[in-house]
Amino acid sequence: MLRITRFTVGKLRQCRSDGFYHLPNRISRISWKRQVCINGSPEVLVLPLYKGRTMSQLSCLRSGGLFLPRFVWKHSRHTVAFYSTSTDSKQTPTPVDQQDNKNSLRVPSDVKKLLDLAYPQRWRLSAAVGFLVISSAVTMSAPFFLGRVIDTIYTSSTEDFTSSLTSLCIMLTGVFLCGGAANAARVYLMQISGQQIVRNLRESLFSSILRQEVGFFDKTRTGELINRLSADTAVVGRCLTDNLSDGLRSLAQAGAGVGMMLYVSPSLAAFVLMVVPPIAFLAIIFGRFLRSISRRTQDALAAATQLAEERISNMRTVRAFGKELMELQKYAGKIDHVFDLAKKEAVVSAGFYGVTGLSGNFIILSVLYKGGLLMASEAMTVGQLSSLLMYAFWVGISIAGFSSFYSELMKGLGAGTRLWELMDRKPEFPLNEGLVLRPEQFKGELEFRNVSFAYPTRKDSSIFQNLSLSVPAGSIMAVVGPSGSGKSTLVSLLLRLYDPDSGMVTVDGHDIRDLNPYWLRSHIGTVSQEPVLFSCSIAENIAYGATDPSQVTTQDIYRAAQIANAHDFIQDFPKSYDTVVGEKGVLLSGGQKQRVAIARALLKNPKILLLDEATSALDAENEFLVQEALERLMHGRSVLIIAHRLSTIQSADAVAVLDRHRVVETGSHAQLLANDQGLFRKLMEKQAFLQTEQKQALFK
Ligand SMILES: Nc1ncnc2c1ncn2[C@@H]1O[C@H](COP(=O)(O)OP(=O)(O)OP(=O)(O)O)[C@@H](O)[C@H]1O
Repeated sequence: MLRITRFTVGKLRQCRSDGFYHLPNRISRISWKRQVCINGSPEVLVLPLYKGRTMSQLSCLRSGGLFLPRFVWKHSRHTVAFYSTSTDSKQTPTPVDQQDNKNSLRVPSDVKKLLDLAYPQRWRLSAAVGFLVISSAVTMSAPFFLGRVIDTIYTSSTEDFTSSLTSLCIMLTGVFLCGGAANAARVYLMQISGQQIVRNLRESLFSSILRQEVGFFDKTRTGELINRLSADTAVVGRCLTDNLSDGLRSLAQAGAGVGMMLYVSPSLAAFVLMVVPPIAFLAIIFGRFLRSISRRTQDALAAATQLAEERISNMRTVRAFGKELMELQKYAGKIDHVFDLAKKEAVVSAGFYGVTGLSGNFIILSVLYKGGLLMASEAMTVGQLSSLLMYAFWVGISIAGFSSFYSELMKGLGAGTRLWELMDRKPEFPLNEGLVLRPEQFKGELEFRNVSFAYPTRKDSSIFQNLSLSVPAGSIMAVVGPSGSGKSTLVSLLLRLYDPDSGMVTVDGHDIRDLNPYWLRSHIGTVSQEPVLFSCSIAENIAYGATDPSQVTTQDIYRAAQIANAHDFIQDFPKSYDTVVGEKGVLLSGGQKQRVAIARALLKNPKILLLDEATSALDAENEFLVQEALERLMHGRSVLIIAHRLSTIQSADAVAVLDRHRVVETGSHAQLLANDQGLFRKLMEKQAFLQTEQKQALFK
């Protein structure tokens, strides 16, 4: 056990910020004290995570998930990481879509979660509350002193009137200036802390989304997640920023107002306070309603966002089918639902605000009535009545302010419930835990052993039953089979996007469930049938393949593009490598996208390659260029290629034919072709027949 003092938090903050970081695997022991442990691997030192400092990171670390680099510092040989000792069991593995509406049961824990979010900002918030106390004290002392001024005006003799009035007014001016400054400081500190909380909330939520297994994304709609990330966090943020600040001020002022009223006239204050119980009762009912309607509104908004997001991102299809009007009507239907909920909320809110506003006015009226009677019996001076009237006025305003705080808080809790569900969801697969093979152990031999599998969303429809297939290290295995036979599913299982229901997938004899998925994926390159590029420059898209894109040089990118036969077409673009490719690479042709994707995979330099050959016909030149690039990419690696072209099948070391949930034939191209009754022969004959027909049609 080492004791270190030189790794300060300040130093840790200087760390690089280029994406997620590889977590240490086996943590031997961690202490909350400033001690470190060596976790089996001599390069990794682990520091305890300071309680509270990084609440948002805690949640992602608990499940061994993505490690945000802000808390990782590379120091010559060592990677220093903050890590939590917590073995928190609060994480509920309930899928988001199975959670039901249990608002009323969860209020205390939800409020606690809101407070947990605010915990890292406790010093700023404490300072803000300090300033709040000062500014409220000033505001609330004003009526008292103004009452004194009025009594001075009424009772002072002429000679000392001017000097008393002047000194009182000068003193009050000073007090008001202090109050103004304290108020400004309160607003500033509250706003900054609130925004920091929202920022942390968004980061935590995004981190939680990124950690979920692929099966989760099969079940959960993208629009729903986007809505949570943008709209729900905004609602929770609003509840924690201006609202919290105004709410605390209203609460403090109402409390101080009532206190001062009790001080000036206890009997009158008791009379006025009779209004509180009915308002509190009303507020509880209103709060419950608001929480539930807020949740329903956010759900309805998510459905509308989902529809809009899907249609806008597939605008070409909508346009090609001329469905703009139909889509507009569908969207209008969704937002009508949001509007209906808003109408219900408006009716109930109108009633609540009406009653709280009325009660404020009743307080003033009752002070005037009761105070008038007390003045008539000379039990109260005109100055005291004036003070009480001003306090009553403040209390009235504070009740209105507090009602609005309360309603925003309830809405925030309603939206927050949706966020906690997602943030607490424990992914079914770990992201960064498990065995890492040493370079000399890692050969790249792949094997499917008696694998049975059905997709989690369609458990009753089996894709594989006792499928076995092996790819020797450094060889090329082409997989062919009818459409829907499960060729792409093989790739998904090798990437461990899903786990088999029985049997196992192995790499160098190790079940991939024992291997660290993050490590495994860093050694697998994929080029899919329709590669997806990101909406950034071509250079950035190619660099995305590297483990550390910030370390990639322009020369590395050029070299990868040259090998992938992409350099020439990229240079023909006016902005060359800085050309932005549009959403999903829509501004490039199919063949160009494929070659950029091949360059991206080349930069990764993986041991294992999983390729899904494009089925869409490329023109002869493009096909040649892509084929040539693929051959260069495959050289010296273990390759599983879903083959559609005869040339690929011929050049593979072995071919596997998939059909009826298993591999029905394996062998070299020549061996399989020699089997007259085999499926491979039939598939090839069919393809040859189709190709001959196409050629004949071309020359007619
Ligand atoms: N995420 C998913 N969830 C549920 N079912 C899926 C999923 N992906 C694919 N399937 C189903 O699994 C079966 C196998 O699909 P897969 O894409 O592996 O076939 P394939 O042989 O690659 O087909 P093709 O040659 O047409 O690309 C299909 O019936 C498909 O509908």
